[in-house]
Amino acid sequence: MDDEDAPLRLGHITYSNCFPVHAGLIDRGPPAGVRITEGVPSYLNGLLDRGEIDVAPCSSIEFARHAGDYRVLPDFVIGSRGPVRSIQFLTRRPPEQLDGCTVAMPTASATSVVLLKVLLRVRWGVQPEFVWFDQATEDPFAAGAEGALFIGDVALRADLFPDVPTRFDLGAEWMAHTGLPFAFAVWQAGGGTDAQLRDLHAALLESRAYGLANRAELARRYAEHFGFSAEFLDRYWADLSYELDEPMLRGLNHFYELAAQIGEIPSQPEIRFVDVAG
Ligand SMILES: C=C(O[C@@H]1C=C(C(=O)O)C=C[C@H]1O)C(=O)O
Repeated sequence: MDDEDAPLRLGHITYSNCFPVHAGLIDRGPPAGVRITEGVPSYLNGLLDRGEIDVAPCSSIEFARHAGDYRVLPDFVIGSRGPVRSIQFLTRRPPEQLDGCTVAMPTASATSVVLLKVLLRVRWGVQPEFVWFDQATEDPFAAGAEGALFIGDVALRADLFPDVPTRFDLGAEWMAHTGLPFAFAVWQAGGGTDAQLRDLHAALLESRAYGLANRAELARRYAEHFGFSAEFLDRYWADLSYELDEPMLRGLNHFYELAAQIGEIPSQPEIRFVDVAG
């Protein structure tokens, strides 16, 4: 993998939330020496774990599970500073009454699953039973769950189980509970040479700037691809956060602290970064 001529294998999340950072790479094509593989977050998490890709916007909780092997690429995040809209917890009863009930978790996710477990325990004081479901094909409520989590573009659908009365935006709940932003995904490197990662970092800065400068136009051109209106997509992208700044890092560290407290990760990891200064 440290072979000078081997391409850098970059993961891309198929959800619309990832597009603004990768906008330039997708819209104009990746730079020479970068090969893109796409999928849902848990698929990319698995590819990075198995060394089948070198770097990707993986679930932020994954870093804590591989802190000895991965490094975080500075500057980039898929995050929220309050409502995120695309991470929705739907429940048939008030969350404080979910003790011992079945809550279904989407196999596509890793971070939001832990975020919901944290909130259920520390904000709502309950310990449900958890089951997995495929949010692309399965109806967790028909299967008997009292609550279910949805992520990504599936969670943005206007017709998402309208008969389930109570729903929580987990970005908003996290902010209400901690006063902090939330980092759902960070770009994590498990492979690639230092030079490749430095070049990728520069390319991503440009790609994100292109996405920001052309947001409304890109929303028009990609609306049909994602299955939303241009106005909706533009607003959604405008409201998400793509900068891994100090408050976002405080939110991430606090999330790791709480995840460790409820036993989802062995301990709060120290975040190690790729050195992009050279
Ligand atoms: C904001 C989102 O964040 C996502 C949630 C992830 C997770 O729960 O593991 C991983 C990557 C992000 O795409 C979303 O999917 O809507």
